[in-house]
Amino acid sequence: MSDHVYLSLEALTLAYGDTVAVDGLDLSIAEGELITLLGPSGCGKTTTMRAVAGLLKPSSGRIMLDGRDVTRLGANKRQVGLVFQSYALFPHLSVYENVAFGLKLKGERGRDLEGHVMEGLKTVGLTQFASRKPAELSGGQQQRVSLARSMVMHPKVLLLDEPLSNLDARLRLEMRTELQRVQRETGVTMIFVTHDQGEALALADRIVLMKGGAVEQIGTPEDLYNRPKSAFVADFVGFENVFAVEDGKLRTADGAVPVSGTVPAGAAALAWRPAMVALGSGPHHGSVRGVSFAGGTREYLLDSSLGPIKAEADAALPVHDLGTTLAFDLPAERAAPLQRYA
Ligand SMILES: Nc1ncnc2c1ncn2[C@@H]1O[C@H](COP(=O)(O)OP(=O)(O)OP(=O)(O)O)[C@@H](O)[C@H]1O
Repeated sequence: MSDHVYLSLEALTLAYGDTVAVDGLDLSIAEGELITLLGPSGCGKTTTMRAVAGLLKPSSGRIMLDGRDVTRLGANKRQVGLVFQSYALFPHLSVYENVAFGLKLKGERGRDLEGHVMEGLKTVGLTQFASRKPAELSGGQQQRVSLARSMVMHPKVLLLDEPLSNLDARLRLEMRTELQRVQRETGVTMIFVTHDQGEALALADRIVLMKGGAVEQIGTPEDLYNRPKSAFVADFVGFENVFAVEDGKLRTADGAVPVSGTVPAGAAALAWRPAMVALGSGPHHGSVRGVSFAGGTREYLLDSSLGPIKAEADAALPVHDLGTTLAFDLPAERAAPLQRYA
C-alpha cells in the first residue's frame, strides 16, 4: 500500500430530486488500501459507490482517480469494478464464459483470453468449476465468480456493495477471509460497503463511518473501536452507555449525576461498553429488566434512575433474576471520552 492519494472524493454532493443523499463528502484513499464504508441504512453508502463507479452524476464536487479528474467520465471508461450483493451472473453462461465476458468485449481472444480467465478463476480458487453454470454453484462460489469477473478486468478500484449479505454466517466469514487474501495478493484498491460493524472492523485498513451523507469519522478499526469521537460513532461500535458531560457531571434521566473519578479535560460525553460497567458495587442501582446469554458473558439490561444501562458479567457467575436490584458504577477511568455528544 502506498501513501500517496490514489482516489479522492472532494466535496462530493449527490441528490435524487430534493433528497440530498451525499452532502459535501471528502475522502482520500491510497493505492492498495482496503476501505470500508460503514453506516446505518440511508446514510449514502450506495450513492457514494455509484458516483465512484460513474453510474450517478454528482450535483457538485470532484472525483480524482490515479491523477485524473473522472467526475464526468462514463462508467465504462473509469476502470472501476463493481461487485454487488446479488451476483448478477449470466445464468445461461458457464463460469468460464461469465468471467470471459468483459475481456471479450475488450477484444481479447485465444490464448490471452484463456490465460486471463483461468488466472482469475485461480485467484478465487474456482478453476475446477470453470464449466459449471451459476445455478450449480453455492452462493459463496457464485460470489467468487463475480469477484473473478471483476478482477480479470484489472480495475483501478474495486467497489463491493454489501457483497456478503446474501450468504449465511459461516460462508460470510469464509468469504471475508477470501476477499482479504485476494486484496493482499493483488494489491487492488477496494472500497467495501457494509452496515455490519464486525465485518468493517475485521476487514478494513481504514473505516469510513458515514452519517447523513457525510463522513462522521475516518480511522483504523482500532481508532474507531477505542477512540470514537462522537456519541453516534460510540453507539455504532458497541458503547451502549453514553452520557453527555456538563460541568464535570453526567447528564442523565435523573439530572446531573457526579462521576466516580476524574472526567478527562475537554470530554463532551463519556461512553462505556457493557463490559466497562462495574457491576455488583457502586453508588447507582438498577433493576434487571433483561438478561441475555452470550457465550462467555451474560448481558444485563438494567432500569436505573440514570436511564437504561447495559452491563456485562462473566457467564460463569450465578445469574441475576429479572427484577433483582443490582449496584453498579460507571468509573470515569474506564470510559471513552468523546469530543461531541451530538
Ligand atoms: N433512486 C432514489 N430516489 C430517491 N431517493 C433515493 C434513491 N436512492 C436512494 N435515495 C435516498 O438517498 C439516501 C441515501 O441512500 P443510499 O442508498 O445511498 O443509502 P445507503 O447508506 O446505501 O443505505 P442502505 O444501507 O440501506 O443500502 C436515502 O435517504 C435514500 O432514501
